[in-house]
Amino acid sequence: MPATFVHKFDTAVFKGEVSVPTGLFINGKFVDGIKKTTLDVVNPSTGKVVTKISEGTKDDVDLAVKAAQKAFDTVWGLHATGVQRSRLLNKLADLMEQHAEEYAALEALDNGKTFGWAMKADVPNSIGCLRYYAGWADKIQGNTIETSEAKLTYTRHEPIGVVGQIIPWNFPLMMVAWKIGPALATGNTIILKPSEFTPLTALFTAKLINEAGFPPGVVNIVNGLGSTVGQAITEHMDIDKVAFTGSTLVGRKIMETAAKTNLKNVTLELGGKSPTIIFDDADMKRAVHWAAHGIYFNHGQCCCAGSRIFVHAKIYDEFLAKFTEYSKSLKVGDPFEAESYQGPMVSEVQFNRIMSYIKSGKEEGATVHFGGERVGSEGYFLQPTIFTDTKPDMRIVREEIFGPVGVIIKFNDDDDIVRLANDSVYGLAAAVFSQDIDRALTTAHKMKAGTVWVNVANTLYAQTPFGGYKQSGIGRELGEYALANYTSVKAIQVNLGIPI
Ligand SMILES: NC(=O)C1=CN([C@@H]2O[C@H](COP(=O)(O)OP(=O)(O)OC[C@H]3O[C@@H](n4cnc5c(N)ncnc54)[C@H](O)[C@@H]3O)[C@@H](O)[C@H]2O)C=CC1
Ligand code: BAL
Repeated sequence: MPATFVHKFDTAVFKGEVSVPTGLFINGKFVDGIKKTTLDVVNPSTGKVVTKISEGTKDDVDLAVKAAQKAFDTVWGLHATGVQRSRLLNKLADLMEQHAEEYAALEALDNGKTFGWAMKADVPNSIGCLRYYAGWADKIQGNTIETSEAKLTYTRHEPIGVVGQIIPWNFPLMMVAWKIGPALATGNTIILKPSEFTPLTALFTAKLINEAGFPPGVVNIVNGLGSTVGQAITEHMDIDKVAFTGSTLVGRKIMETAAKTNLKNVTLELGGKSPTIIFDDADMKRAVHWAAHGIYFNHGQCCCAGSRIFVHAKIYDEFLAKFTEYSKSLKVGDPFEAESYQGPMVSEVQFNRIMSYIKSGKEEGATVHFGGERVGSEGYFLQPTIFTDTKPDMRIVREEIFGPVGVIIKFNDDDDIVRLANDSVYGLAAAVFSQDIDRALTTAHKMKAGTVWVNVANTLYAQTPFGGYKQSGIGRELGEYALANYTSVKAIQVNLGIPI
């Protein structure tokens, strides 16, 4: 019988006790993994272990797939109406709303994001996402298609079946909602693997999934490592689809494994190196605020972070001075303090990865304009960091850093900026700042990116599709577009008297 993690928060912004089951969630029950091993959960503010969770293996994935298949064949899939699915999703969203502060506290403890931002962004976005897909659940429908008077042809949008969902650590709860929302609305059953770095809010959600009344086996959660549980999901012959968010490296592996096994349907939401373009006619205050939000939101641990900031030569000096002042005003510190803008990086591995990029920037001859240093001696805190004097082939300009580290680059003309901004293997997002709507939209249309923000940056809505061009991914999450990821289209052709 797996333990329950009980944590008493006594902080400036939240006081209360939160209990999280630490087992695997299979067929509606919290169970130990077959091997009975555990994984440590580390608080990135201290580097100390706060609890342990059960670790799954390939055999646990098998059990979860069996439960999910049974639920699909008996109580979910084509056996639950859209109205029933909608009601359950809304019930789950209601329960999450009742536990909003507990969720934010767990995210701050487990991921290091601030309680304040989790309350403002992660938690409401996740709840909103479930409500949005609850709204779709009874509107999944095909078309009738005209061919001839002697024929009736129509399509059905059927659930795919058992789907695997592998999620990362940067938005632990939001990624649960983005994944399970459309999958459940369309009638699929799920094997979800949270990141081994941030499992707590997914497991808390499992508890609420039972409370909401979802039938056992509809959602299964198998904690574990990517190389074991993630790999087992990807190669499983009875999983019909895998949706992945994470690194481009692993995304590539997932496609390869899917191709070598049952050719399961794959959607990928991967990395980015998104440009923020600031023209000389931009509203300076807005540009500074949103460019900073673009690179620093969630500590820069965003796939769509605006990590390459291009500024027109005419306003470069003014922008740099104001951006520097703004950046230095952002407080790095305890995620449970109301004044903190940025908490620690998620893990020691991620902290070291970011520090190695800072080192490479220095070695390759870029200037650290500000930041670049660890903050404090405990945990994984890091200063917001900006490099200038970069060259296009430097690693800090080309590779995803996934931390609060950006480059500011001067440009001279509109044609050249389109080339520079698109000069990346990634194409997840871009932001354009100009008060001239023609200039802004002409540039937006030329961006090779799945999202282009105009005079704003790094905002995400459940209603708006999100995904990448080029090596930033395959498919779109969110919005109506995500429904297609989880449905198979069946054409039914009926003979109404075709002459023979
Ligand atoms: N697009 C995004 O939102 C994210 C991008 N990243 C990028 O990835 C870099 C590395 O971060 P990681 O945590 O190492 O990301 P990752 O891609 O290794 O991990 C993401 C998820 O994939 C799983 N995974 C790992 N190897 C797997 C495999 N062989 N088969 C199936 N699943 C597997 C992990 O356990 C985790 O649940 C970051 O520095 C960042 O550049 C990381 C997290 C989110
Ligand atoms: N992967 C979800 C959105 C983000 O990382 O920015």
